[in-house]
Amino acid sequence: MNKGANMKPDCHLAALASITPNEATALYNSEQVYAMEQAWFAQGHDSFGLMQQAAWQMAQYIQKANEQKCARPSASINGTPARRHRYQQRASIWVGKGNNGGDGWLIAHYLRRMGWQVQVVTVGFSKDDLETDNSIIKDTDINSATSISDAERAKQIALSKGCRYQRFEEMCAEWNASPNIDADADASTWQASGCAADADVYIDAIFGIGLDRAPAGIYQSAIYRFNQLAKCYKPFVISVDIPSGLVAATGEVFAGAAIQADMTLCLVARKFGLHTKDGMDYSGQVVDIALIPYALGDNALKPIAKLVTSAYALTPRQQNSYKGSYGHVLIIGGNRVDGSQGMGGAAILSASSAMATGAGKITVACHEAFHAALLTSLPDAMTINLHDADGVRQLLKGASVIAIGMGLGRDDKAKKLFVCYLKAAITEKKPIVIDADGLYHLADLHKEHHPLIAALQQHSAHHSVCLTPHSGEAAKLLDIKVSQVESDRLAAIRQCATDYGGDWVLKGAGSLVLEQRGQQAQIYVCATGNAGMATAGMGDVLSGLIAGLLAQKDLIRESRGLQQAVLLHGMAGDMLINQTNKTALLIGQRGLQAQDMPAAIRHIMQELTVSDNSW
Ligand SMILES: NC(=O)C1=CN([C@@H]2O[C@H](COP(=O)(O)OP(=O)(O)OC[C@H]3O[C@@H](n4cnc5c(N)ncnc54)[C@H](OP(=O)(O)O)[C@@H]3O)[C@@H](O)[C@H]2O)[C@@H](O)CC1
Ligand SMILES: Nc1ncnc2c1ncn2[C@@H]1O[C@H](COP(=O)(O)OP(=O)(O)O)[C@@H](O)[C@H]1O
Repeated sequence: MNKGANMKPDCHLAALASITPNEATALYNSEQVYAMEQAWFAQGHDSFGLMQQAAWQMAQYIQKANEQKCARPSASINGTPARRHRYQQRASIWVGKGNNGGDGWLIAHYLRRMGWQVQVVTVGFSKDDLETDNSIIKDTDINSATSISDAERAKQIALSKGCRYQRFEEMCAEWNASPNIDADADASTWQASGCAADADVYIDAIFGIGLDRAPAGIYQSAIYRFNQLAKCYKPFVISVDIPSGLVAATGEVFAGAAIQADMTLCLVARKFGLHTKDGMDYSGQVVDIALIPYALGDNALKPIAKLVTSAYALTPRQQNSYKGSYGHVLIIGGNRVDGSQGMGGAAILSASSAMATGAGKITVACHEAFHAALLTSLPDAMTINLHDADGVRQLLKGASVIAIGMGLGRDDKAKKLFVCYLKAAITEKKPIVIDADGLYHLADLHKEHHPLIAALQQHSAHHSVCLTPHSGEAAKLLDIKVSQVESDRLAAIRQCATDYGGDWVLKGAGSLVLEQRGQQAQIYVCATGNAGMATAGMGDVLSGLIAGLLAQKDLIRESRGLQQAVLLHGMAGDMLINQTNKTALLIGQRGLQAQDMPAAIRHIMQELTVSDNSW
């Protein structure tokens, strides 16, 4: 798993190097891509011409990528060890029956013309399907035949030129292997048979954006076998348009049945699903094959999301400033229910992270039992008893931003505190960050039709309100199952914003961020962050980071936004695992702890600070 992981380290480096943000990449779903193609055809362009153009560009790219790999004997592309250059480059191209398969047939045809040894593996084709159609072949201008589909035409071109193929179904029989899936089956019998073969490049053209259900039967089997063989032979694995099995609109893979690519050659427009959820593990490096000018003119489709890879520059501080210039963050959390150990660490991590962003002052309203621990690890923070409602409300009046919920507890007493402090924050017109147990209480209030929900919505129209659920918390907020959130995270984050108002993060691999802009909501996919961050306390760090940035009014508005906070959080996590990181902070994915993050956040903040002061 995770061969390419969307080229995380490079992405991180790019982010650091580019302190003026690159234009965010627009992301689309399948329907939008089909609409772009239709608009193009409506202008008189030919659909088969587009397929030929796509396949020709891909064949050239594949040739170039493989040559580069062979030119660096000890190097690797996306972690795949390089292989020595052979006298004849070999490709195994797996094709399905749709247009994605059509692309595959034409790539086979073009690679053969470039001198490659090509083996096509067909999936779902009957023997009759693979008969050459003489009526078509007789037509010397095969491109002008109009009664057949583009995919059929592509297949006939490849077959008529003598392209070798094997039916996957027959391969299964030949290898005495069941087409039904045994995920643990040893691939050595397949390997030993020498049929589907050792090749320098494996190309996946089984399904493209037309996948509309979980692959089953022979299709599921082919996907598993493809991955197994790729594991044996270690070819460079390239997916055409999108890894087969990955859903373009959601980034979901059904039951692990998707091709694990080292590289995806993305056609027409960037697909949303390549960059979030399972897409992170299956797509590898994503390369755009530009085909049509989809983003030009008045008819440009609004992307469903934008991919954020680089951060805004942070302005240096003015010399003539003091701690009050950089805001006061009030963290409310870290409770201890009688008889339990409590969750003081959540508030401490959050405070420590807010401080690492450069916030001027931090006060933590937590259970008194944690004050000593807090001051030991963070002597720069101030403390107040979480249960001193009058004291906290008084303090809240002077705070620049409040972050509430981290380790607050879920009992009735905690809920009363939440209601009390949220009300006060709204009355005092404060920016608010709500996380963890705060979200749990918010969900309850929503169910009860509590007036605080409407008040929060109104408040969010004029003041920053950031809500930061993971999928479990989002499910509770929407009163649906976690699996429903997971199957369409985009829909879930939109629904959260509709029901509660405010700006949202839906945390996880390829975190989604929704920022309200007047009547419009903009959704971002965050390209930073890694699986090392899947440890307790990372969310607390994020809430502190968001609050810390919001508090610092000297920073430009864009660099204090939620999308930037999520980006910096991921950048800090990536820096800690990046093998090229030359600082003393390098840790690695396993064992990365939330408490490691503040040092990395400080480092990132410094890297992003533009300064023309030189000694
Ligand atoms: N001219 C153009 O527009 C260009 C298009 N281009 C290329 O076309 C690709 C999109 O092509 P596409 O629409 O034919 O979809 P694709 O994914 O190849 O096949 C889907 C077919 O498979 C089937 N099916 C679906 N799910 C299934 C399942 N789970 N299990 C089994 N079967 C399943 C379903 O058929 P059904 O069985 O439902 O009848 C459906 O018909 C795109 O990704 C790009 O590569 C480029 O060449 C640029 C120019
Ligand atoms: N696989 C991953 N890839 C990228 N980011 C991740 C991954 N796993 C976790 N994270 C990030 O780490 C943080 C975890 O937050 P959360 O689950 O709320 O932790 P906690 O509640 O323990 O503080 C989120 O910001 C999330 O996006």
